[in-house]
This record gives sequence, C-alpha cells and structure tokens, in this order.
Amino acid sequence: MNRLLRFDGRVVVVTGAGGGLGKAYALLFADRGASVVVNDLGGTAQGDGRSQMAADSVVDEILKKGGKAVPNYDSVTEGEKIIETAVKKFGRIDILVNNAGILRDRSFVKMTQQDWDIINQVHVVGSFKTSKAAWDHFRKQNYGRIINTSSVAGLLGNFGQANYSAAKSGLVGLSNTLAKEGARYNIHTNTIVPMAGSRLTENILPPELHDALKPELIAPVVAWLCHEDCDENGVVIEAAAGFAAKYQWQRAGGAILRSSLNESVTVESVRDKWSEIIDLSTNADYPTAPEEAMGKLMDALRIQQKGLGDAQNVSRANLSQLSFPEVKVKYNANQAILYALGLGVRLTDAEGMNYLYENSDDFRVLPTFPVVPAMNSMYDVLKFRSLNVDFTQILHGEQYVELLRPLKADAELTLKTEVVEVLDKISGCVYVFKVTGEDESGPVFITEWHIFEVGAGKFGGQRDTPKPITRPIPPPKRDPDAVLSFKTDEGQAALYRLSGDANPLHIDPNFAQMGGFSRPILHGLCSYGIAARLILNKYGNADPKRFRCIKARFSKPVYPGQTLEVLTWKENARIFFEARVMETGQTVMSGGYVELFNQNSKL
Ligand SMILES: CCCCCCC[C@@H](O)CC(=O)SCCNC(=O)CCNC(=O)[C@H](O)C(C)(C)COP(=O)(O)OP(=O)(O)OC[C@H]1O[C@@H](n2cnc3c(N)ncnc32)[C@H](O)[C@@H]1OP(=O)(O)O
Repeated sequence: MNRLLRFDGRVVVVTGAGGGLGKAYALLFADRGASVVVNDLGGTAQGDGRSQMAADSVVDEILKKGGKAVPNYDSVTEGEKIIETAVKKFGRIDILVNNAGILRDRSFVKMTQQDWDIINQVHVVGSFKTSKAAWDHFRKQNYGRIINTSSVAGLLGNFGQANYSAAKSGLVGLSNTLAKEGARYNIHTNTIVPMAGSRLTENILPPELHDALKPELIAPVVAWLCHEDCDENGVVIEAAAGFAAKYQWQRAGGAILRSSLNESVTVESVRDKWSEIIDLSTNADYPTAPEEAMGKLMDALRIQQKGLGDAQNVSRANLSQLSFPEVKVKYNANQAILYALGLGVRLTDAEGMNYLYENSDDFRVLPTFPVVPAMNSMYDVLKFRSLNVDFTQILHGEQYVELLRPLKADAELTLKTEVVEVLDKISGCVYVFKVTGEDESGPVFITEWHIFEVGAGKFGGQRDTPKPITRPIPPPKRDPDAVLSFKTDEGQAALYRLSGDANPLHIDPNFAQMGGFSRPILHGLCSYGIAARLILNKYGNADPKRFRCIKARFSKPVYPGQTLEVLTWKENARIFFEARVMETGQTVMSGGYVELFNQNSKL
C-alpha cells in the first residue's frame, strides 16, 4: 500500500508546461521516473508572442535534478509535432496531459469571432490534435493515458467566458467519448477540473487565494489518474487547494407526460408535471453512457405502450396492481421440435420421431411446451428499471402448467399476463405470474410462474397471499411406486436456452459465479419438462392428450451432465413426484404432481 507510485519507462507529454499547472505536472512526472516532453509555446496568457525560455527553464530544472526531459515549442494546434518529439527523443508516448490554454475573457456583448475562434483553436482543436497524433501509438502498445483539462467555467458557466466555457465543456465531451472508444485498447481518458493560481488566474483571483491554490496540490491528482494502477476511465475530477472530488451528470426521476402512446404531449401536461421533471430529490440517476440514458426512456415507452401511467411508481409493492396488454405470439413445429431436443428427446426414443419430425404420422407437441411462448412477457415486466432487478439473482421457484386443449403443431396465440402477487420472503421475493394462452377457438393453457429473486425481500410486502395460487403438495408417506431416471447432457442447458430462455446463468461461467454457482446451471424448466415427459411415458402411454397439469417447486439447482431421478407416487389420476440428482442425492424438485385424464376422457 505504501509502494511509491512511479512512472519509470513511461514517456509523458505535458502541453503548456512552461509554468503553472503544466510545470508542476512535468516536475512531478520527471521526479517519479518518467521521461517528459515539456511543451510550451512561450506566449502570453492571451496567446500572443512566442519564446523558448519557459519550456527551457523547466527542462533545465528537471535535468539538474537528474531527470529526463526535452523541450518542445510547437503550438498545440500542430499537436502532431509535439507527439513526434516524444517518439523521436524517447521512442514512445504513454501519457498525454492536454494542459495548454489561454484566455480571451470578454462579456458576450463584446466578444468577437476572433476571441471565440482562438480559444476554441487552442483548447479544443489543440487537445484533438495531440490526442489524435498519440492515439495510434496508444492503440498499438495497448496502453495510453490522456488527461484533458476542463474548468468550473465549462461545467457551470462564468461571466465573461462564453468562449472559454464552451471550449472547456467541449473537452468533457471529447474525454467521455475517447474514454469509450479507447477502453478496449487500455487507453483511459479522464478530465481534470483544476483551480490553480497560475498566469491565467493571477489577475482574477484575490492574491491570498491565488497563493493558496498551488499547482503542486493538483499535480498528484493528475499523476494518479495517469498511473497504471488507476483504472478510472471517463471521470471528471475537480482538484484544488488540497481537495479533489468527482463531478457527474445527474438526471431527475422525471415524469411521464402522457398515460399511453396514443395520447400526445401538450404544453399543459408539461406545465403540470414540471415540478417532477426538475425534482432531483427522488429517483434521480447518474447515467454515464447513452445506453444507460436510453434505458429509462425505453422504460417510459414500455409503460406508455402498456398504458400504465408513471414509470416511477412501479415497485414490488404495487406491481400486481398493473394490468398488461395482451400480446400475440406465433409458434410452429420448429419451435416445438427445438424444445423437445432441449429436453433430451432423441430419435431413438419410443416416441422420438413423433416429437422431432413434423411430417411424422402423429406429430406431437410436448405438453409442457406452453412455457416457451409464455416466457418473454414476464422478462419484460422484470425489466422495469425502477424495480432494479438483479438478474444474476433470478431463479425459477415454482411452475404450473395446465392444458385445456391439446397443443397444435403451429398456432397464433393471444397471451394474457398478470402479476398475481409479489411475495416478500425476507431472503428474497417471489413474483407470481399467471400467463394464459388462447387461440381462435378459445383458451388453450394456463401457466403460473413463481420467480424467486434472491436478496430482494424486506420490501414491506406480504409473505403469503389469500389469492388462489397453486401450491406444491408433499407426496404420500410411503416408498415411491417407481423411480424414473434420465441423464442430462453436458450441453443440455446450451440447447435448452435456444427455446427462449437465454438467461446467461445457464451458459456464462462468470455470470453463474456472480449468482453464487460454481458453473452454469440447468434451466429449472428443462428439469421440469424432463420430469413431465418421464411421468407421461410411464403413466399416460406417452400420449400428450392425456396430460392435464403439472406443478413443481425447484428446491436446488441441477448442473448439466447430472442424472435426474424422478420418484413417483400414483394416487388415482394424480401422480405425485419429487426429483433428485443421482450423483449427489440432493432433492431438486419437490411437492410436484402431474394430473392425467383417464384414457376415455374426451379432451
Ligand atoms: C421472468 C421470467 C422468467 C423466468 C425464468 C427464470 C430464469 C431461469 O432461467 C432461471 C432458472 O431456471 S434457475 C434453475 C431452477 N431453479 C433453482 O435452481 C432454484 C432452486 N431453489 C433454491 O435455490 C432455493 O429454493 C431458493 C433460493 C429459491 C429459496 O431458498 P431460501 O432463500 O433458502 O428460501 P427458504 O428459506 O427455503 O424459504 C423462504 C421462503 O421462500 C419460499 N420458497 C423457498 N423456495 C421457494 C421456491 N423455489 N419457490 C417459491 N418460494 C420458495 C418458502 O416457502 C419460504 O416461504 P415462507 O417463509 O412463507 O414459508
């Protein structure tokens, strides 16, 4: 922790390093082992005149202390020459501090085009030129650090500095974009907002304050941002007088200006929502990338599309009060076949051909298939930003599927989604969804989903609900009537996820680790479909028309490659079941049951 942070072997270019902040940076980098290009045009604070003295005297000071430095007297508007000096004299360039700057302060009423142009040339064009010239070197060596210099005038505005403020806030935009473009090449670009006593401020600040704002108090902040141990990229740091702090954009929670996409926004609706639009005290966020900023807009659009009123009001506590519009989905034999493959159906199985070949004499759709079309509408609900769902913690808790009619090989379905309840289980919360599907002839299936979000409990909701939801039922207290087994494949989850549950938990080892698993786990619905098929084969003549419903609770995860053992107890038309993993003996599904129609039932 106390290791001295050094820059041995690094080559640093500091522009405007003949005095003030630039000089302090150059001296510090040199003192810590870097080779430094001390650039200074040697002009006045207003940008007039030229002289080599400023750069030379800093170089002399560094050399006298045994450091390595060379001068450069070019204007930053010819930034490529400055970078060339670094490469010619020291063979590389690692760090670029865009510090050179001048002032042409005038009230806007007196500001000329020339005042505007010269400030933008030196600050914005200059930083562009040097950065552009260094960029290819940085990319090739997969390393680079850029510091751009902004100002509180740029962030907040300042009387008499329209030109300077515009240039300085332009540099924040430049930095933020370079940060994003450079990230994958290990090029970090950050912005410093210094307030130092320098040539630029000596006539502006009171003398005591000017003396207290020593550049040496800011230089270590810049040096840290440029050090290889610092992984900041795209931050704006204010530093002055021994103080440093990050600046960030803040966006208010805002307001939805219409209640559905069919309505238009009126001037009056803006007026009526104005206090919410500007209220930063609740639900504010801090977007750092356009995608993040867009996320909220997408929420807003989704909410308006569903006619739900205000996005900010969506919380676990009131989710079940929202109503969701019907969604139309189509499926065909291809999806049914892919689903069957995902559950491990093989051509060599007794009924394999009927599930896997659409032109077979008796093409069948597995009875648990409704989970495939019913799935996505729920993900849509969980994506409400204000819910802040942590998707690494989403696990399938329970599942119910009831068939009201046999499934066709292809169909267009209307899905109705309802959040029945969100239960507060303290260790997590359980979202209970009901999704029903109907085709042109009426209802086809009912599904109920209990989705567990670990760690999202304690939101003040109720632990159970009086609403009629399906519940797991323990099996009879006797030995099972039959134990049915199936060995899953190592690639089972990779195949199953193609049926619409692309959750990275089932394929991405890093994501699985974030969720607390040693490796990707099998979809609960995959084990569930396998159990349903084994039971149907054993007790229902492998005939999907005999299938009425299935319910189960997922009590432990299954890993691809493990063998499922399904313990079954037959009690009239109901077959109770539990499932365990043969290799570990752990129970992975509990309280399960399948109900079958009897052979003569006219479904
Ligand atoms: C959006 C739509 C898409 C849906 C797709 C879902 C995404 C999929 O890609 C993800 C998957 O397929 S994950 C794989 C399958 N699921 C699993 O492996 C989960 C296994 N279960 C567990 O880990 C724990 O039971 C666990 C973690 C669930 C609970 O364990 P604990 O926190 O230890 O809970 P516990 O102390 O036992 O009980 C607390 C209260 O919670 C209830 N509960 C327990 N397990 C539940 C479960 N599985 N489902 C629903 N409720 C459950 C208990 O009854 C208890 O409630 P109460 O206190 O009121 O009695």
